[in-house]
Amino acid sequence: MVIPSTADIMPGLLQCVVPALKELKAPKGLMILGALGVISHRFYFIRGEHHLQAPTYLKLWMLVSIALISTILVAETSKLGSNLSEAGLDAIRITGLLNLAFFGPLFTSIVIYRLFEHRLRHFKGPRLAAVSKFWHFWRILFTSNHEVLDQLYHRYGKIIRTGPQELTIIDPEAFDAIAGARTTCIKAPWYDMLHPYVSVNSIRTKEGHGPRRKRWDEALQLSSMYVPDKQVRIQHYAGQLLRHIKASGTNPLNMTTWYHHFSFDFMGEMAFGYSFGLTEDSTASTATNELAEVPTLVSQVSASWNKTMAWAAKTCDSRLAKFSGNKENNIDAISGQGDAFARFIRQAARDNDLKSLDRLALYGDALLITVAGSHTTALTLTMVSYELARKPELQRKLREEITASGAVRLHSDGDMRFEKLDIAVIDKLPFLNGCINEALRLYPAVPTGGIKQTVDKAITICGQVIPPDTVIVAPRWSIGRAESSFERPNEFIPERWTTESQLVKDARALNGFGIGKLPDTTHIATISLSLTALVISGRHVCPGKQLGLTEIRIVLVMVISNFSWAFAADEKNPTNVADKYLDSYVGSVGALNLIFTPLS
Ligand code: HEM
Repeated sequence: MVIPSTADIMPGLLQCVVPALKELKAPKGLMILGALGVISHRFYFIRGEHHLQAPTYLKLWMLVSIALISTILVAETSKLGSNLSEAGLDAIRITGLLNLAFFGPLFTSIVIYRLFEHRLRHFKGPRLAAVSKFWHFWRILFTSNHEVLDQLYHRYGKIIRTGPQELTIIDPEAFDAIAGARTTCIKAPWYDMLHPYVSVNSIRTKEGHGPRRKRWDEALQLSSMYVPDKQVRIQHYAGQLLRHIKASGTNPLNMTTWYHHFSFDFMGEMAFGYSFGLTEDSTASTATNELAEVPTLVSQVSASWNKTMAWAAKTCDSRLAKFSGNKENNIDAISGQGDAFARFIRQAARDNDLKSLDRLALYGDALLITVAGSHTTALTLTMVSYELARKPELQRKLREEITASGAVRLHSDGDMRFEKLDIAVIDKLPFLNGCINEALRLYPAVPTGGIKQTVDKAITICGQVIPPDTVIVAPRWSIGRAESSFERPNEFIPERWTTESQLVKDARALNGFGIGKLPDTTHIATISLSLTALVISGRHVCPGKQLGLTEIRIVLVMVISNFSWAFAADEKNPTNVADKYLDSYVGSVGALNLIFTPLS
């Protein structure tokens, strides 16, 4: 059989394509293209989700456009006496015209639908936000998302249309409605941000999330009865932190960084079986630890997304290789290790659960556990320390509470070692818990994230019917600072959770860990304890709540039992840490430079 060459095919092809193109660019052809644009919107794009296909659509569009330009170019240049640059311009002009004919009506149809026909059209909000999410994207290029949403709240009220299909609801009722144990909502497309990675947190369906979450709950061993086992290790890393603080003498120490060092080291050991060596003595050989760059990376996740994802993959591979004892990264060979990753993998392998062992999912979980388990704790520690630096009288009050409780006894030789650290008592210190609650309220670790959506059923929030298939954002930042929930909402007042309960109007607005069983709002004085005792019931509630709180409590108690702290006398910008708070799913903050004075 003789295969025809391109030169043989071309004339025939041109004979078909050229008349077709002529027809298309005639008024009738342009109208047909326009109608196709509208039809593609009304019957295809309007249904289901398309965000994951966006790169494919873009590639397809580029391919078709390039094919059009090339065909026209070939057709024009094959005419006798034609000029190449004129032919090129012609090709671009015709391709542009055809694009306009198709996309113009398509986008017009989208705009008309979203503004005048959409089920959310009656909700208030910026008009451009109703037309496209690009409006939001544009705004957060210049202002952090938590501030954008807060400004909208003060302008439009508590229910705002912030996207074509999205409502932002600034009311504590929203937490339970979208994430409580009985919610019908599922996770919104926002959770696909890790794509192509998945993590237990990013799985959007109840059926997909449940089994993996159960596996992780078992592997992390974080139910409260296991937490005491981890105290010794928390104390170990907190002890290393104290040594660095002591060594800093009269020099300021950036506690944003040091709290991250502490929490990453502890989390590294817990999740992967080895610490990152960040709090080790500077003389120790930590420089060789290639994973030690993690705090800088992860605290700027949004700025270095690809690098962070690559780091997660490397950490996961390194974990698998380290203990499998062979270069092939053989999952089956991983055994006998006491860290969460080893337990997870071993159990999944035993159950022959290949889905759980998918490498992209393990990479996603490596990132999740590292960020969720460390950054959150470090952020809360940083912000409690910041607020206590602003109000030294609160440091004294906290120290007095700890001393009076008898939960802590230091070695009499003046060293920073502890003879006693009674965590069961520390857990229940009201003022300590009040300080932590206030940091979680004012500087939530997840300020706006945790976005959910209604499914095929409408739900009611604040007396408003929220239609099916609506994305719902319930930003902790604004809800925790709303005047409808707290008196003097922007002030750090730990006593509102202890003796000054009149400063709390609606305790449901404190929701640092995702929704659990709601605290009993009629017994405000016990709320700081309720946070500790909260029964985990929401599907998406943080599994590390108890562990995170224990870390924060132990570190705070150990630091405050040994030092008082203040901003450096020449600190030009003491509010820097809070001013630089940035919403990048987890919140990140600026440097907190503190000077520590040992207690006599
Ligand atoms: C102060 C400390 C902490 C805070 C404020 C915090 C907060 C949160 C919040 C708000 C969520 C829900 C996110 C969402 O809705 O998508 C979450 C999820 C999660 N947290 Fe924490 N967290 C803390 C500590 C920890 C620790 C120590 C771990 C240790 C393993 C941890 C592991 C996780 C995991 C795995 C998830 C995802 C759960 C799921 O989607 O099923 N967190 N955390």
